[in-house]
Amino acid sequence: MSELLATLNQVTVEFDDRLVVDRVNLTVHRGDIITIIGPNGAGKTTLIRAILGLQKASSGEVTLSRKLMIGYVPQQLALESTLPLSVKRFMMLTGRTLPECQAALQKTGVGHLLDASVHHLSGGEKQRLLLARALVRKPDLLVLDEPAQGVDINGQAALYELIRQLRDELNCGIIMISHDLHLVMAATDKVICLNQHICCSGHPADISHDPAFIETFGPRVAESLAVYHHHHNHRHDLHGDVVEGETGSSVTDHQECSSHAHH
Ligand SMILES: Nc1ncnc2c1ncn2[C@@H]1O[C@H](COP(=O)(O)OP(=O)(O)OP(=O)(O)O)[C@@H](O)[C@H]1O
Repeated sequence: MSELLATLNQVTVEFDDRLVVDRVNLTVHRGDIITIIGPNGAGKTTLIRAILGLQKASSGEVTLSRKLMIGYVPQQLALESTLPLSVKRFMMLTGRTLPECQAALQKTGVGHLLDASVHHLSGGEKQRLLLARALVRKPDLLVLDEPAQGVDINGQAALYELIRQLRDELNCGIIMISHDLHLVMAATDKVICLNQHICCSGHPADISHDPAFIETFGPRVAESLAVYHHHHNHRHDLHGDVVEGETGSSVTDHQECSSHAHH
C-alpha cells in the first residue's frame, strides 16, 4: 500500500447547530485520485476546507502526514480587477524562482502566457494557471475544488487528463470536488458521494448501481452513468475471445442513510 497522506476520522462540522459534515471517514494515499460528488450544499467544500485546515472540525480528527505539502486549487481566481497583474508576477508571488514558475506553467500548458495579464485569460487558461500555482509547491497532496468550472466540455476532458498526468508525474495524491459526473467517472479511481455524510463510495463504475447514489442523484443520472460505464458480464482472453463465467464485481462501501432524507 502506498504512503498514507491524510486520514479523516469521524470528521463533523456544524454551523450554528446545523450539521453540514457528518462523521466522515476517509483516507488518502499517494497516487489516489478521489473525487467528491454530491448535491449543492452537501458539505463538499466544507469538507475539503477541513482537510486544508481552513475549517475547524466540530468533532473528529483530520490527521495529515508529517511535512505534508498541499497544493490547493480554489473554485475560481478571485482578484482585484483594477490591479494590473501578469501571469509571471502572479506566479512569482509564490516565492518560487522564475525557472520553477516557468516549468509549472509549461506542465499545465500555459507556458506561452507568461507575460499575459491574468485578467485577460480565458476560463480554461485561468484554471490551468491556478493548477500551475498549486504545482509549483511540488505538493504531496493536490486539493481541487471544481477545477473545471467555466471550462467548455472539450477543455474539461483535457483538464481531467492533465490532472491524471500530473498525478503520475508527481506521484501525489489528489482529492477533488466535481459536478461533471461523466468526466469524473472517466477520470477517477474512487468516488465519494457526500450528502452531509458519505452515502456511498467506491469505484465509479460501481457506485452508479448503489441505491444511495440513485436516491441522491435520481435514476436518470444513475442510468446514464451505468450505460456509460456498462458492466461486462464476461471478460476476454488474450485473443479477444469471450471467457464465460466471469462477472464484474461490485465493491461499493455503502453506509445506511437513515440520518436524513435525500433530495
Ligand atoms: N462559514 C459558514 N458559516 C455558516 N454556514 C456555512 C459556512 N460555510 C458553509 N456553510 C453552509 O454549509 C452548507 C454546505 O456548504 P458547502 O459550501 O460545503 O457545500 P457544497 O457541497 O460545496 O455546495 P456547492 O456544490 O453548492 O458548492 C451550505 O448550506 C452553506 O451555506
